[in-house]
Amino acid sequence: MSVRTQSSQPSERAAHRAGFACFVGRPNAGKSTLTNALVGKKVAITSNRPQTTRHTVRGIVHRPEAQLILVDTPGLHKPRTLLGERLNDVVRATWAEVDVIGFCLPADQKIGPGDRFIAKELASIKKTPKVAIVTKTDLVDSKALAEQLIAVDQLGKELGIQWQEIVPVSAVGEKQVELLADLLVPLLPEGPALYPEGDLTDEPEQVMVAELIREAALEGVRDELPHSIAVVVEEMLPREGRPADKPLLDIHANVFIERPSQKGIIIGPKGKRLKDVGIKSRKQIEALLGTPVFLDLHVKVAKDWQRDPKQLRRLGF
Ligand SMILES: Nc1nc2c(ncn2[C@@H]2O[C@H](COP(=O)(O)OP(=O)(O)OP(=O)(O)O)[C@@H](O)[C@H]2O)c(=O)[nH]1
Repeated sequence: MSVRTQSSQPSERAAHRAGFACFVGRPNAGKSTLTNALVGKKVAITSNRPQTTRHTVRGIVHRPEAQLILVDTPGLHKPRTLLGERLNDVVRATWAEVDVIGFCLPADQKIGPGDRFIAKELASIKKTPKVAIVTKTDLVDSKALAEQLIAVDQLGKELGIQWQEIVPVSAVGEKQVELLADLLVPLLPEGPALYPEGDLTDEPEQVMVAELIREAALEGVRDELPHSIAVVVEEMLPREGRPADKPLLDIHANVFIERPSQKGIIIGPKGKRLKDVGIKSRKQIEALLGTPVFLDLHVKVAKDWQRDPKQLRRLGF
C-alpha cells in the first residue's frame, strides 16, 4: 500500500500535462468541497444535504507544468425516478471519458454498501487509473484514519481495483490538498493546456448562478423537498444606463417546484424565506461574477418534473 503524506517537487524537465479528473463517491463524501479547495474558488455546489450536485461543473487547476480539469459529478445512487437514472448515466459517461478517477471515501464513516456499490462499478472500468481519496481527515484521530486507509486498501484488493495512490486529505482543514494535485498530475497525458490561463470553469455562468440559487433554496427545507427544486436562469443582462464604474447585472430566475403545496415552504411566511434565499444567493453570485447584482426570483410549479422527460429537458437535465 502506498499512502502519501509528503509533497514532491516537480522536476524542471517534466513535460507539460493536461487532462481530466473526476471525483466519485457516495453523496456527502466531500467531492464538491474538494473540488473547491483544489481550484481555490467556489465553483462546485456544496451542501450538507446529499445529491445537490446536478450539473457537471469543471474546476480548472492551473500550474506551470500542468492543467488539471476537474469534472464534478453527482453521486451514483439507486435510481428511483427518471432523473435518478439520468444522473447515473451522466456519472458513468464521465468515468469513461476522464484520465483519472478519484474515489472519495469519508474518513469518519465506515465503508458501507453505498461505497461498495460504487467501487464495484469502478472495478468494471479497467482502463482509467483510480486514486482512492480518504476525505474529511480532520474529523478523525490518527488511529481511526490508519484503520480507514487499511480498509480502503483491502476494498481495492477484494474487488480487484489497483489504486494508483491512497491519499488522505482534508479540504476543510486544507491538509494534503496540494499533494493530491501533485499526485493526479503525473496520471494525465502529456499535452498543452486545454483552457486559457485564468479560466476556472467552462460551465456556462447561467448554470452556475442557477446552482447557487438552488443551493440557497435547499437550506433548511424539509427532507423531501430538495429533489423537487430546480432553478432556471431566464435572463442575465447588464442594466442599461448605468455609469461604467457602477454596473448592475439584472438576473431573472425561476425556482421550479413540483406541486402547488410546496410553494408555501419555499416562499415562507410573508415571503420571508424566499427573500432570504434571494439575499444569500445574490451575495454568492456577486462574489462569483465580481459585479453587483439585482436578483429577481419567481417560484413556479412544473408538475412532476422529475418524471416527465419533456420537463427534464426544459430544466436542463
Ligand atoms: N470536516 C470536514 N467536512 C467536510 C470536508 N469536506 C466536506 N465536508 C462537509 O461534508 C458535507 C458534504 O460535502 P460536499 O462537498 O457537498 O459532498 P459531495 O460529495 O459533493 O456531496 P453530493 O453533492 O451530495 O454528492 C458538507 O457539509 C461539507 O462541508 C472536510 O474536509 N472536513
